[in-house]
Amino acid sequence: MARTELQTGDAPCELKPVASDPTLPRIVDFKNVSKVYHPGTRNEFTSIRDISFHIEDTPDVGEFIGILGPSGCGKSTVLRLIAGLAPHFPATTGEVLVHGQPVEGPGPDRGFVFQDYANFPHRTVLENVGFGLECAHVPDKERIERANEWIAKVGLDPKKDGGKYPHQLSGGMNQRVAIARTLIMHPRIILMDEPFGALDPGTRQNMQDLLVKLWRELEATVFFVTHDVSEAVYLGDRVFIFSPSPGTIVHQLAVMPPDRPAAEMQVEPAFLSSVKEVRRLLDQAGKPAL
Ligand SMILES: Nc1ncnc2c1ncn2[C@@H]1O[C@H](COP(=O)(O)OP(=O)(O)OP(=O)(O)O)[C@@H](O)[C@H]1O
Repeated sequence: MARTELQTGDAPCELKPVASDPTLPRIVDFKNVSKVYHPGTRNEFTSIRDISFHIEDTPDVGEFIGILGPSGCGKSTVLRLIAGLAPHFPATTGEVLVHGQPVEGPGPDRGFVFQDYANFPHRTVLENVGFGLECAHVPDKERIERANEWIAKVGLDPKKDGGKYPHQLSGGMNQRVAIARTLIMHPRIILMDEPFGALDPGTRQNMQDLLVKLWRELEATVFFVTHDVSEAVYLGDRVFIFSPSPGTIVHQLAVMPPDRPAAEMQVEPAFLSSVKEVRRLLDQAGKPAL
């Protein structure tokens, strides 16, 4: 991995290289992972190359990892390898471990939130949110109670919104449903692939605040792919910066945790200075070596 060169701007810059604690168990561990599509054919394509990183399983607090990089560098590939979702899964070479065990496919310990919501169109909000519990054969009364609780947790009204269908909801409301549908199952690892990419800036900041609140409550480890540098710096404890394809991680940075509302913190000089620095490192990562 390239050396992390940090520069300070006008205001104090709050970026640090990531420190690791070897005594803690690892919740996610990538060991020299590469993914090659159509190997041995003229369409052979290496999407990620030799990626190694690990995230510690910190007691009572999950880490939030923001992932930045140019289009097509393999960000989704990394998420889907953790989730065990084909065709990105399995890796061509290397090892992907979750809780110290090789990933063998999808599992309830890992929840995925996509950009396009992926709510079931013919199910109501209540039925969408309760879907995982239904699959787990949770009795009706408990399922409805827990689904209503999660509808409220994501800022929707169980009475007013519970009976609506996805086509009757705005983009932000649909993404709230998708988040509730995933988090109701209490996954230890939450994988989010540009979940707020289609939302307007105001809705996006509200969703960022909501996510921080739910993440703190669930104490889960979150991997969050975004093209928005401010979003990654605001939400992340740690930010990964990828090189262009074939993707590698060129920087891992520790950033300030989100301890104030998005609209407040994202205009502060120290925050803006960190964003400027991450943008510089991202631009630098995208340039070919001299
Ligand atoms: N099934 C596949 N067969 C061949 N190539 C693939 C396949 N799936 C993905 N790729 C390629 O792998 C590369 C990495 O894809 P990936 O979706 O992980 O990138 P990304 O960084 O998430 O991109 P974006 O930011 O545009 O969403 C891309 O060039 C993509 O075209």
